[in-house]
Amino acid sequence: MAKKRTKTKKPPKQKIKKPSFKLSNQQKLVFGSLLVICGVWLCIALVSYFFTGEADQSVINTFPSRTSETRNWVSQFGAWAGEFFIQRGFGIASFIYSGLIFLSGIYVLMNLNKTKLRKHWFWGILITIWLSVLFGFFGNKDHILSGTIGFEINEYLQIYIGKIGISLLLLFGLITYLAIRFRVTFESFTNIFKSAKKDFENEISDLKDDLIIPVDNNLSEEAEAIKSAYEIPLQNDTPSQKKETEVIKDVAPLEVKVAQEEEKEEPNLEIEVKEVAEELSEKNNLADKLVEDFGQFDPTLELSQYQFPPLDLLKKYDSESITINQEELEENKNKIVETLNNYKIGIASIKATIGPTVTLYEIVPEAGIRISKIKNLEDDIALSLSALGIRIIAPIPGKGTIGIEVPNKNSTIVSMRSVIASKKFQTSEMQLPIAMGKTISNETFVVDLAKMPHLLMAGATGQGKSVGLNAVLTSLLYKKHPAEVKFILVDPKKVELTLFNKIERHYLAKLPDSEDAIITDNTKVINTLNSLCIEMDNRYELLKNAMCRNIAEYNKKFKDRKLNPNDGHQFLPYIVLVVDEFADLIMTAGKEVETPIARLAQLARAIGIHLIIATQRPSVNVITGIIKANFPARIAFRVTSKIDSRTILDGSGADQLIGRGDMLFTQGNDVIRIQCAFVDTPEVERITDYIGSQKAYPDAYLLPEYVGEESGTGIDIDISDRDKLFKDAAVVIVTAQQGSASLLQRKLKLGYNRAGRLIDQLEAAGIVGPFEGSKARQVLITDLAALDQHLENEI
Ligand SMILES: Nc1ncnc2c1ncn2[C@@H]1O[C@H](COP(=O)(O)OP(=O)(O)OP(=O)(O)O)[C@@H](O)[C@H]1O
Repeated sequence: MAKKRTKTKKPPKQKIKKPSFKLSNQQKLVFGSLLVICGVWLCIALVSYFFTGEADQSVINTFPSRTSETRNWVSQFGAWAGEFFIQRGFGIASFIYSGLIFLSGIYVLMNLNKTKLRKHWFWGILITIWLSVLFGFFGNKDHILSGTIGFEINEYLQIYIGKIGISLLLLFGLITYLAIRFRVTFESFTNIFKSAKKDFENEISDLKDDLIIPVDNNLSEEAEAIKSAYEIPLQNDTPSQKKETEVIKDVAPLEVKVAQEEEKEEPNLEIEVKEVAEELSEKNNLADKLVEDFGQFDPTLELSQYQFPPLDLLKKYDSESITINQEELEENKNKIVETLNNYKIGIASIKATIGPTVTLYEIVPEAGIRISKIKNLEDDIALSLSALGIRIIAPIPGKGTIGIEVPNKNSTIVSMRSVIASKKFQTSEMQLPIAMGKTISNETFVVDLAKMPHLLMAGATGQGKSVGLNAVLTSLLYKKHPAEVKFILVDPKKVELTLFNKIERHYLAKLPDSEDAIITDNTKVINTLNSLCIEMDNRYELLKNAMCRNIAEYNKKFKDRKLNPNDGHQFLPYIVLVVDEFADLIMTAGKEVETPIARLAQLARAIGIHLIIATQRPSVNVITGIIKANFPARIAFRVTSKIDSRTILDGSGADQLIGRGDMLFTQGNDVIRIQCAFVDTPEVERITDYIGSQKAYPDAYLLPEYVGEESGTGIDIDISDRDKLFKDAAVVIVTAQQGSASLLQRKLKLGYNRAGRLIDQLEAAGIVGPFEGSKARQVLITDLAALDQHLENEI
């Protein structure tokens, strides 16, 4: 029996959080002052080198030596630093380095923004090179101005582009620097030129004025014209008034000057336009500046020390690698060929792909064989192979073959550890990646929950649903920071998800007044679902105000500091609602649960709320049409009947599975067979313990308050206690003939709580009817006249 072991992939390194070099305040003081001192020391050494460098030349070669004496003001090290930076380095431009070191010290001491410092260093280094090349260009033999580097670069460039080339290159460097660093544009050049021209002309005209006073003939043509205009009334003047005229004559050129100036104001107009443009971009600039100063907003900052659970917490199984049983393969192949031959179906070729629990035999039938014929023989083939769980895929989508899946005699466990460690999962860029298990070709199957966008899971008892749910949750725990995702767990069986209680303050969301984050009581589920609907509405409002289409865009904008937290904006974590035993919930709460679930399923995809619903009984009264329509992604573990399989998958197949995590996954079109990753309770316990022992948020993520049905009636009956906006609210509701709190929120610009209270008061006053689930309340008053009458009668 030839046994061959397939290669097991080396688990890639566990994703470790980047080490953060955060210094304590004391360390900052020490490190910062060290840098400041180094900067000053280097500056002294460099200055001294200009006076003592030549004398110290002989000592530099013996450095470091106790016996040698140097004249540098900061001794041997100073002499060496001078030689290194000035002579062998960048020449006089090396002073920039001492400045940069000094500046770095100041930045560390004053805890200033490091991105700016990085910029200073970047530009500092470039300027040093540019200056040393510039000095090298003008050349000096002892390299004291350009340093060896500047000199050598010059020498090198001269060979290839010559002196003219270097000077043009230097000019280009200068222009680039001015353009990027000081945002100088071509217009600013022309503006400078224009204003210089204007000044020059002003000077000239001033000069002219000086000349005009004594000599009238020097006036320009325009000035002449204006001057003559002034002269018209003066033409008939008597000689006695001549003196006055002369005074006016003197004033006339001044008038001309003003007129000339007004004409030349035009360039100033351009400048005004520019100012407007700058103002418009100010808002974006503010966001850019904030990002520049403080960096992008980091949602994980509050739990910046949070460590993701290491891989070691997950169990390694011995029987993980697939073994190929040649005998079994041969036997199955013969049986398939034989059975098909019995029905006169010839086979052109057959190929086997061995998966963890199932082997796929891909058959290419001979030409002229009808596919439906093979499909109809499913049961006969299963019988002759005497195996449970045979599934026939005719044809395999995308391939011209027919697939027959036959369970392996010895199945291998797909450990959670192997799928989490897979490169596919570790490097996935998905928003909510889930490592579900391994496909038939032994590839790790990773899907994005955010794309699904909701998941329906069904399977008979004991077939692997709870393990599947745990696999989903574990995947997210290994990939998402507590700031990025929150779970709402509904567990009517009370035992399946209790372990997640330990991570309540890290990963769970709950209603403000509830004690336990994991919901086991069906009445609380209704409140939570309705509260989630409010959260959805609130999130849509935020997205609308931020002009974003989905949560990813919104969060990106928020991280880029383009949204103001003072306007209610905040980083939105994904919310994953997990409901185990959905059938139980539907049986006890019916429509009250179905309606908010359907609403969430229809609308919540864009705002990052995703639902995972698991049920033992996938019958049509549990998975209704509305729910089915909104849950395109489905997972079917083994079910007991073909009808159940049809309900969950819209086709048969789930009844043919072998159980123990063998599942079918569909996202609308293809059905993929997967062996679900196995994660045992002790593993989940280790993970939750690990996370739970770390620093947490003060409380679980709080969902919006939901004013339930029971709290609606009988409150605020006292007329004097009514809200100031009671009358306005009544008018809004009666005019619109729609008793909803969200209408009041919109029309009167109120928060949800106040709108809810107003609705309660309107109910108590008999203006709107009682709470009707997610439907708007009935309005009991038909028009405004009747409302006035109603309110008058109250008093
Ligand atoms: N992926 C898997 N790989 C191997 N074994 C599995 C896998 N999934 C489930 N099993 C086996 O099946 C058993 C039952 O699984 P699980 O508890 O998930 O069933 P269930 O569908 O949730 O049942 P119930 O609905 O009664 O809670 C597990 O204890 C385990 O031994």
